[in-house]
Amino acid sequence: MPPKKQNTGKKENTKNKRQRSFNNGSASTALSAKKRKVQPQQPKIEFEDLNNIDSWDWNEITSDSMITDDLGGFLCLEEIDDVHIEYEGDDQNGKVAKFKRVKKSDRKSGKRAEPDRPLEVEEMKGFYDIDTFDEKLAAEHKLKEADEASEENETYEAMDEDNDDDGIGEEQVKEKPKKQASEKDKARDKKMKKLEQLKKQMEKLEASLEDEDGEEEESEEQPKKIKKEKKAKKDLKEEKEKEKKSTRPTVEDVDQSVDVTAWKSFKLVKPIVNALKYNKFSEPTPIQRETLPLALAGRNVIGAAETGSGKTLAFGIPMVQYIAKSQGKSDGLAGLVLTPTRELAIQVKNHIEKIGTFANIKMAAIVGGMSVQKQQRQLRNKPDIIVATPGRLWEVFSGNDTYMDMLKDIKFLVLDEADRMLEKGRFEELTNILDILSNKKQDTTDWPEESEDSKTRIVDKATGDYQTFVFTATLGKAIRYNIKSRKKPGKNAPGSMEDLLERLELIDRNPALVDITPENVVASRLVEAKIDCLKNEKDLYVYYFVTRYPGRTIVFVNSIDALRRLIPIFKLLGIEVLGLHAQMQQKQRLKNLDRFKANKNAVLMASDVAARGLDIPLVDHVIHYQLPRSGEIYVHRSGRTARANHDGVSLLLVAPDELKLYTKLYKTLKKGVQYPDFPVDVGILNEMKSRVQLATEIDKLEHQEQKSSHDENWMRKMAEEMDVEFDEEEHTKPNNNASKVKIQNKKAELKHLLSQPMLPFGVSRKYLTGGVITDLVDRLIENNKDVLLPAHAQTKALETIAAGKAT
Ligand SMILES: Nc1ncnc2c1ncn2[C@@H]1O[C@H](COP(=O)(O)OP(=O)(O)OP(=O)(O)O)[C@@H](O)[C@H]1O
Repeated sequence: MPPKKQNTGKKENTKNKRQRSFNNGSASTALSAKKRKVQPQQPKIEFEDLNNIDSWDWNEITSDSMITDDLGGFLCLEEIDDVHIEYEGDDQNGKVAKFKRVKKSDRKSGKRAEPDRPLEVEEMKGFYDIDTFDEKLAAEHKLKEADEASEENETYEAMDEDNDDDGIGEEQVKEKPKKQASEKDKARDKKMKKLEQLKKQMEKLEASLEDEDGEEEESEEQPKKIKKEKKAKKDLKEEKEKEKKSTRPTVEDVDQSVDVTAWKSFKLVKPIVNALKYNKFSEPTPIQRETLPLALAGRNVIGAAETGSGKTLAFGIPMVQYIAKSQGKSDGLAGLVLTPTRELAIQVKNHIEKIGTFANIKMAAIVGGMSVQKQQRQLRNKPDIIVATPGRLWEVFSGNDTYMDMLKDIKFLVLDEADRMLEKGRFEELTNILDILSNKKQDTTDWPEESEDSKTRIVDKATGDYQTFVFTATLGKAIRYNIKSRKKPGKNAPGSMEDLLERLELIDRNPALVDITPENVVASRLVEAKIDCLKNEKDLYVYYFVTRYPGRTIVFVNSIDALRRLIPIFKLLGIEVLGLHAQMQQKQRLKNLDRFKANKNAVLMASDVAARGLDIPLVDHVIHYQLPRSGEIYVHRSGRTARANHDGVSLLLVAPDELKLYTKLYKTLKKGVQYPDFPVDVGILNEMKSRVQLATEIDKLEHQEQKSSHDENWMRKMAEEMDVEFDEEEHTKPNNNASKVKIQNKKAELKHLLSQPMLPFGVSRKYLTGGVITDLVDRLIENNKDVLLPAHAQTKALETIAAGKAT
């Protein structure tokens, strides 16, 4: 029996929609005679009030005739809320449909049919809103969805914060065709809306199901399944904690014979001394030696030291010392560290965690690109120190009184890479945070007269005041001077370092200033050189360098577009290449960093998002594929190598159109002395040319191929969405297969080329013993036969620069 009232047909049944022809991406209502499917005539049925469809009275029915695909929907019954349809039979032979309604009384008693598939967010909302809300089903469903959504959230957040920590030049990427951008925007808006809803639901779910300590009262009525889920989650959490604890070193793991007497004068607590021994930090670095006595005595410190000089512990140790000493007395948040980038925040957190491991310091990183829920959980765990990027901290904290209250307890505020905090876009959120903190400061309207006392002002934490540490690698001369001659509050230029100090409410007119940046600012063990080349030769030179001098190498590029082009080419060339830029998902960024750290010959192609602060152990080389736009960026990029008493090479690739920039660079940073030329073996370079050319060609072909199949897929999808037919003949490119074959052939050719070892210029493959290199055979035997340059001495780039000739 059909429903007693009838349909206007406004809710057009999908299968009853007309097939429209689809041509050149636009829909036309004209039917293509050839392809038109003859549709059965549907009876025109009139309904009085479509909106009220769910309230209509109707009886359960079983269709008395077979339903086939062509017949389409069955009088819209499946569109009425709570109608459950069961089919018998199959599509080919026809099926019988039963339209069942679950009675209200049944639904109330929890017998409502369970959704037989994951529900869309909109549907879910409806599902929960109706009067028949089934708590058990909803909770189970939400639990499942919450885990998936957590993953999805990370994607969204990473996308959302694309530009929060990125370097110069990446704006170039924004110059996408408008049409494409608006398509993307729409999809993104839709996704964000969807995720926003999911986020809210997850927050509710967390609040209701995941009591932080697992001490929530368990009611008898609580369905067993939920209890089970909760228990499973709790067990997992405990297991994770246990695992974490078991990987944590214990005092027994400490080699007590490590001599750390050089740290003695700082009177560090035992857990820190143990951590120093465990990490084999036998003596403080110069910046640590200079700042620790001041910071441990309670002074506000502004510290500047070259990259990789150990600044993190210069501010980390005083915080850990304070927390270790006051353990048990207070469980509030003791330290807040603000950094400009997410990676740096995570690194700083790990670094402090290392030194605080025996003092059981609890740390939290509040950064973009990670699940907000996870971070909220960390906050509920009452961390001793939070390391955060200002944007995410503000997002999580603002509007939440509990979190805001946490800030009231802080005893230390650290700004790491402080100069970058002054950049546009970050400064606002930073100012907001500082405003909150300033409420707990003493009245600062009085600018204290300079007195002997104020010269060595000690922060009295008992009064609620906190110590401020400001650290940077590039404290320019002008800034140094201005800090000394800081003007009264309100008189400093907005966005300047002095302005920042004013905002920090640093009433301390004489913060301890420790500046040990060397005159030429770059790390002392860094060796620098340049290669003059044409713009289109840069790929070749990078390939030459990373092949000739294997080692952990970072290639800095100014735009993400350039990165996207380079990475596949180098992959084709068989190089272990990884990408890092701000438009990548955070998870992927961290994964690539880990892979880079794990492989001593990996190449990281990065935008300036990686230029600052990242402490990757033992980076051998930094290549500036494009010249950095300022001396400061050069210093930070180059600072990724030659860290912690290791050597490193920084190589500039200078194209003719970069000469002006280059001149500025050496005039500022090298006092007018040019960077030495990096000696290149032209013989090998020429051999490498054909490989790079072939890889570039393959990449181009693959790009074209992808583009055309993307276009085809897009049209196919649009046709599907608009319910029109896709013209296979017209839109499927006949030469698709030919181009695939061409790519395959070229790949085979490249594979063959790459399998050929490159021999020095003048050496015949046939008569190895007859060439100019007398010990060639010995070298070939000694060197790994799989390497590309088996006959070349395995010199280091440093040695080549020192020798002044390609060796
Ligand atoms: N006293 C020490 N002895 C030996 N190694 C140390 C010592 N202190 C720190 N290090 C190591 O030196 C490396 C660099 O330290 P850190 O990241 O703090 O440098 P940084 O000055 O902050 O650099 P950047 O300006 O690039 O951020 C780290 O790997 C750290 O473990």
